[in-house]
Amino acid sequence: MKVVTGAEMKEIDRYTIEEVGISGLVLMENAGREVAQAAVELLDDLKGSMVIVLAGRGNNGGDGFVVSRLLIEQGFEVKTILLGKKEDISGDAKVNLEILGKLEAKVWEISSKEEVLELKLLLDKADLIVDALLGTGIKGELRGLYPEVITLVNNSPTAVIAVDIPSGIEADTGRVVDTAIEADETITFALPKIGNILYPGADFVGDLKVVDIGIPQMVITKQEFKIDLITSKLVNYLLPIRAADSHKGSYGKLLLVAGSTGMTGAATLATQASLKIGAGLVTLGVPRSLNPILEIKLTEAMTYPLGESKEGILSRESVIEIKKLLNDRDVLAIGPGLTANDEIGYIVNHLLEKTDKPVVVDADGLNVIYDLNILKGRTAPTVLTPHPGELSRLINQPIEAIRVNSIEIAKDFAREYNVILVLKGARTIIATPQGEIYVNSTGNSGMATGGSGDVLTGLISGLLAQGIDGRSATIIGVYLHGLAADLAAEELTEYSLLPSDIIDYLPQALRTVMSDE
Ligand SMILES: NC(=O)C1=CN([C@@H]2O[C@H](COP(=O)(O)OP(=O)(O)OC[C@H]3O[C@@H](n4cnc5c(N)ncnc54)[C@H](O)[C@@H]3O)[C@@H](O)[C@H]2O)[C@@H](O)CC1
Ligand SMILES: [K+]
Repeated sequence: MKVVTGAEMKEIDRYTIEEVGISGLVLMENAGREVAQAAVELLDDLKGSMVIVLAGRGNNGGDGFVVSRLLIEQGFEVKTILLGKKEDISGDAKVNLEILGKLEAKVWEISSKEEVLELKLLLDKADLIVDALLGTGIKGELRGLYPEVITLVNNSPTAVIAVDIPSGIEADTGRVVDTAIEADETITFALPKIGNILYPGADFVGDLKVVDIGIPQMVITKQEFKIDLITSKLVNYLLPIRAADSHKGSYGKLLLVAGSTGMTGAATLATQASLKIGAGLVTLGVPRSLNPILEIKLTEAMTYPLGESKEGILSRESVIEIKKLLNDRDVLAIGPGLTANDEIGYIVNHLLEKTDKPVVVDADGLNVIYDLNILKGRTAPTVLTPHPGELSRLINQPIEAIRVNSIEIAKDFAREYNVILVLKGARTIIATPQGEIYVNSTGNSGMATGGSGDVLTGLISGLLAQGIDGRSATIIGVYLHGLAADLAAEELTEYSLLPSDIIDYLPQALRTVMSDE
């Protein structure tokens, strides 16, 4: 499913209205009807319930006026509050405001702090608040009385439905401009906005419902949006069918280079995950002195003892053995638990330059890439899986800049360096060299435990080993990683979720996806 910026949505609306000829009033009516219906459901159709519609001065407010009218018609007690003056309203919103007037439905104007304070009692007493203050048209810091009203709504115990996007969230980024409405439910029109999906915005949205307001499918497919939300259906579509007459050679050979003293767990988790996702043959290359431990920890994988500089850390010379092993392997994954020093740096950079096979680089592997330019000339896919801290080191920019502008930064990086970037976070973002962006929709806070990333590396490299292309392997890997964690957390809670549980719940995640056609 596509995810759009405010500007992209505006263009869809414009095209529908101007080029197709469906009037803005029709779209507004449909939008209002969907919200009104959600309100009725939330109120259990209890006629006489009191609903406060908070309307802003733009078209989001216009949707609110439609909601008011439709709820009044259905027998609810509705109070419509306009944050501003009636004479400030124009266009389709004005038409709907005037309709309310003709139907003798009162609209209260609020334009002073005193009036805002009077609102408190009403908000607390109501059964539902409809937030139609600000939609995709929000620009810059909140002005006027918006911060006060939003705070009042958030301090009231009354349930809130947000129209299109909770007011105060920047539609293009998910940034909370100042403060934002904490909604119980958000009804968004035609397509989710980025601000509904990315954090911190996503925290304010509550249950997100994407509803049809009559924008023709053709208008949506015509647009060249670059951002997709990863859904179960997409993953189902990308997952290849396993042939009945296959053998272990059909599912590829993976070489994982991971682990050092104190970090055999990272190597174990990555290896187990790659096997559990279906890689045919997995070899784990580890510092020699750790080999006996990993022989015990791992049953299905082969292990290979590599040269060490000191006990439990790979030596620069081990790169020769790694290259030999790689001759007979399809994919290399390198990084988990390696420790970051010059010798590891030599190995990682040398392999990135000299190997023409798909490579996944994670963790310490990322911390030792000295010159990103070596990635530009690689012919096979390169997948980098940093969290914001690792990306910040790679591109020499503050973490905060990455958090605020994650999509643009990921997109530029993937294009410039010819990599598939997996920027890990509460909403993991995948950026491809072609400029596509995929935003993940699964996962939970229980994954914020050391070792989760190692599992992801194993999943992505295990999928690549099976011959799945780089873009699909990362999409499938990222989604299943989060979904397995979600399923695990349902039983184990987010507190007790361990990375190894993600591996244990992978079959359930796969089954869930495979049954969603
Ligand atoms: N024809 C269309 O374009 C449709 C639009 N729809 C609705 O219209 C919304 C977009 O409408 P608009 O583009 O009019 O924009 P909004 O209604 O989201 O906001 C614009 C209004 O908010 C004020 N404002 C903006 N930033 C502010 C800030 N930081 N502090 C205080 N006030 C601020 C502006 O002065 C303006 O009055 C969508 O979210 C959706 O709800 C739907 O009705 C469907 C059709
Ligand atoms: K809103």
